[in-house]
Amino acid sequence: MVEVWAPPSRRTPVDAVVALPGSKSITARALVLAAVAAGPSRLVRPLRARDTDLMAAGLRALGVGVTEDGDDWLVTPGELRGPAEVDAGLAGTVLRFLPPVAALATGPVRLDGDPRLRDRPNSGLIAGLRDLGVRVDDDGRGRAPFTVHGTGAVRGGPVTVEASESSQVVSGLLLAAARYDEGIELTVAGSLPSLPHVQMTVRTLAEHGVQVTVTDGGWRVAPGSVTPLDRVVEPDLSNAAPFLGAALVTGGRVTVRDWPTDTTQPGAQLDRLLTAMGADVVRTEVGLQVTGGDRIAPLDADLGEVGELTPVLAALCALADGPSRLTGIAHLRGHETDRLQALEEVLTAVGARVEQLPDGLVVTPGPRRAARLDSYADHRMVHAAALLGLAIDGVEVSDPGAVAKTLPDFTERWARLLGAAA
Ligand SMILES: O=C(O)C1=C[C@@H](OP(=O)(O)O)[C@@H](O)[C@H](O)C1
Ligand SMILES: C=C(OP(=O)(O)O)C(=O)O
Repeated sequence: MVEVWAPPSRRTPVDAVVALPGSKSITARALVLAAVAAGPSRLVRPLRARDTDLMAAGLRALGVGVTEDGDDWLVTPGELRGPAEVDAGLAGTVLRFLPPVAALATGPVRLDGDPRLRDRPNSGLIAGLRDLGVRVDDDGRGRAPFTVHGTGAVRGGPVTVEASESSQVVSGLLLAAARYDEGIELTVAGSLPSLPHVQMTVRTLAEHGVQVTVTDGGWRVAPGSVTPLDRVVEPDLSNAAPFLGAALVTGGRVTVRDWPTDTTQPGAQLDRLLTAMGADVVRTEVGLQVTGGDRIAPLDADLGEVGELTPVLAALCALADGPSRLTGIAHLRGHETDRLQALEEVLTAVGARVEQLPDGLVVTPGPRRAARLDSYADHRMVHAAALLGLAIDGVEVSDPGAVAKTLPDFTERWARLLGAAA
């Protein structure tokens, strides 16, 4: 991958049909549940990217068999064991989903990852594990590296968790809980972002035969065995966002193939959000078709449920014909980078005016100008830069290889979208 990428600019309408690889979030859950199931499972069309490869490697380190069969993954549960080292890279899913599994292993499991991973918050997860009877050694700040001292069994039971910094705390505990002696009765203290992702967790558990019920303050998972399952992974709808956004920026038409009709992916809300920005959105026999008009309308939206869509939507806001207000996303400061800060820097560099709110951004478009942007090691900041580059000549982005996190061939796919050579 080049060190600096100059995304192509384009004034004429795109007209393309795009097929995308599997969902990162569904692949992660499917791997974890298959790993703690009562027999082997098959994943068809799993996402193969850095985050999901790290999840597979982490599970292997704990004694689980994850092997390739063509493009499928075969997952064969084994006795979970330490000592082990897990490299979470920059993956929140690995960082928050594997410690509750590691608690079931016999021996210590140490988690660490990229330098930025060490800034990502886990206090709620670590406190929750401790309340469930698990010993965890950390630096006292809830940051990686930390070590989970598995003893082969976890008591489980009632627990109240603070998850305002990441819904993955809740998902991680729910995913492993059927294997805890008492299951779990999880109460959420305070706010919870990314609710669709927790609903995805609940649905994936139910698909594996786990009994999950909604309670007044959270969820209860009954103790019991996890049924193995062969599953086809849906396309990643959050990674569809930049491609669909290209329809708005160029006044063109983009269809994403195989758009699921019933999904818990937050990307399903692109339908509503892009419509609010002036696009015409319809389902066709092929998938979801988005057609842009001659302007992009500003957006006033609470993105708390769909935080991972923010970089792409904020880039569209910088190209809209009025000021936008995006709220409910304070937790983005703990994502791959502080996304509110990164978006302020990037959008300001290309000419917008940006005000950071405690929980969001106000983006006011301004005279556009060329700029060299940083990726901040964040895949979705590269997606945002690609959209800005469509409309603004002279946009460049350094370290575009950050896209490897969830869509390693993003720049080639982008070139194909535009009908250009990579
Ligand atoms: O559970 C998941 O698969 C995810 C949950 C969300 O995390 P946060 O709640 O930390 O935003 C989301 O942003 C992330 O990309 C994936
Ligand atoms: C926030 C994200 O990732 P992670 O799973 O690492 O939290 C993301 O993909 O936008």
